[in-house]
Amino acid sequence: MKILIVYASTDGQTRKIARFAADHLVDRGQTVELLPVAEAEGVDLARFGAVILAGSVHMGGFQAPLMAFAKEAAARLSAVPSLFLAVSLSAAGQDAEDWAGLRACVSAFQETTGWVPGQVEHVAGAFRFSSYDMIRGWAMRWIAAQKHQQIAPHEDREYTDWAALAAVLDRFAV
Ligand SMILES: Cc1cc2nc3c(=O)[nH]c(=O)nc-3n(C[C@H](O)[C@H](O)[C@H](O)COP(=O)(O)O)c2cc1C
Repeated sequence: MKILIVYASTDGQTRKIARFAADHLVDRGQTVELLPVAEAEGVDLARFGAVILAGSVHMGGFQAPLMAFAKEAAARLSAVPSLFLAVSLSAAGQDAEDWAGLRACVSAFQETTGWVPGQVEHVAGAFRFSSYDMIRGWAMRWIAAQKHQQIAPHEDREYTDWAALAAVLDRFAV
């Protein structure tokens, strides 16, 4: 089966997750095409037997280019097995309100694009202070403090559970 992975990443963690997914699936004998969403326009979706989209939550929403791609391709995406990897920091915790927010983000994504993924997986992302400008760094340190996370000023902190992600991919690409 040939699998298309399209991703949007603002600070790099979703790119790392998408690359991990591609490598993992290739190691298990799948054929994979990995595209950043900026390069996915016009891709012939009929060539693929399954599709994975990955995007990250920023200020309560997913990247606009990923939404545009999903909207444009919604009919074809809905016709094959599909997986949406929704990357966020809320998914790293157990806060019920945060999780309700995540579910609302995914619902809004589905309503706006018209694509209903066969499977949605919430994946914990990362603090990437090395990628943030001053204002984003300040904002993220404030969020870390609100969540009682001890973060050194310029230290990146990854919450992604790679083994759990591998298990999701194994179940998806059987
Ligand atoms: C400016 C900004 C806003 C964010 N907003 C949210 C949010 O609303 N909810 C959430 O769970 N995570 C939020 N995050 C955390 C990101 O989803 C997380 O850092 C993720 O790993 C980013 O993926 P990326 O590196 O691929 O962009 C935010 C991060 C930044 C930098």
